[in-house]
Amino acid sequence: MTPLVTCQELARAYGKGKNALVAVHSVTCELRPGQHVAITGTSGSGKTTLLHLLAGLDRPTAGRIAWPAFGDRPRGRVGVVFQGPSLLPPLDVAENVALPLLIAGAGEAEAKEQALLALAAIGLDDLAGSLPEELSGGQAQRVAVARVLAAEPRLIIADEPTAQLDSDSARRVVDLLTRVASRLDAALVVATHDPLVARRLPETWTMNDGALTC
Ligand SMILES: Nc1ncnc2c1ncn2[C@@H]1O[C@H](COP(=O)(O)OP(=O)(O)OP(=O)(O)O)[C@@H](O)[C@H]1O
Repeated sequence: MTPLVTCQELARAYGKGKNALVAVHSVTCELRPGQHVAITGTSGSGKTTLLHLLAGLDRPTAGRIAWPAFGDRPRGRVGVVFQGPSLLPPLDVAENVALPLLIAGAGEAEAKEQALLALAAIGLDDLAGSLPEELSGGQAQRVAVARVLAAEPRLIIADEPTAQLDSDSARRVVDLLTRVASRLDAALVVATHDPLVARRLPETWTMNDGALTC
């Protein structure tokens, strides 16, 4: 099975010379379709930096990263769920879910239809006409997962997607992420401080001072 991402001795430093801060170093890992991983580690251990590298949103300062299943860059094949609010306030839920499809070049009707299908697939179609301000934190994060589902990525990266949620909403968001990843046969990586969230995923990797233990 072709890996989706491979990393060899990956490093990312911020700044240069003696003021450089090495946020990630010596990371060698790979992710395959269907693999579901939690990344844990203390604050500042490098989780967000590593997720941005895996998503192709940032470039390493040393080492190698490749997306063998996607060609040179993973653009359009990676779905990202961020911590906290990420929906655009003036757009309703369906428009928020459709937006990345429109940006990717889909026609308006096609994007809307795909957005409604994604919302229906995860039981959120009753929220389609709601504005983000009308949603609970948990509902908003589930809509963010619907937005990822609509774009059908092969790699799903979630950076502390449950940080501001109560434990019941957190469980629903993580279960939805794993369901969506399974449906797409995508790899799923979830950075979390919450041991209950990590326990819902079959594999846990740990970041410690920028180094990764798989
Ligand atoms: N843009 C930046 N410029 C300089 N230093 C940065 C930058 N981004 C992150 N860092 C530093 O890199 C280190 C790793 O940060 P990172 O955000 O990756 O950790 P984290 O494990 O995700 O933390 P948290 O759990 O608090 O979100 C920290 O020391 C942080 O201060």
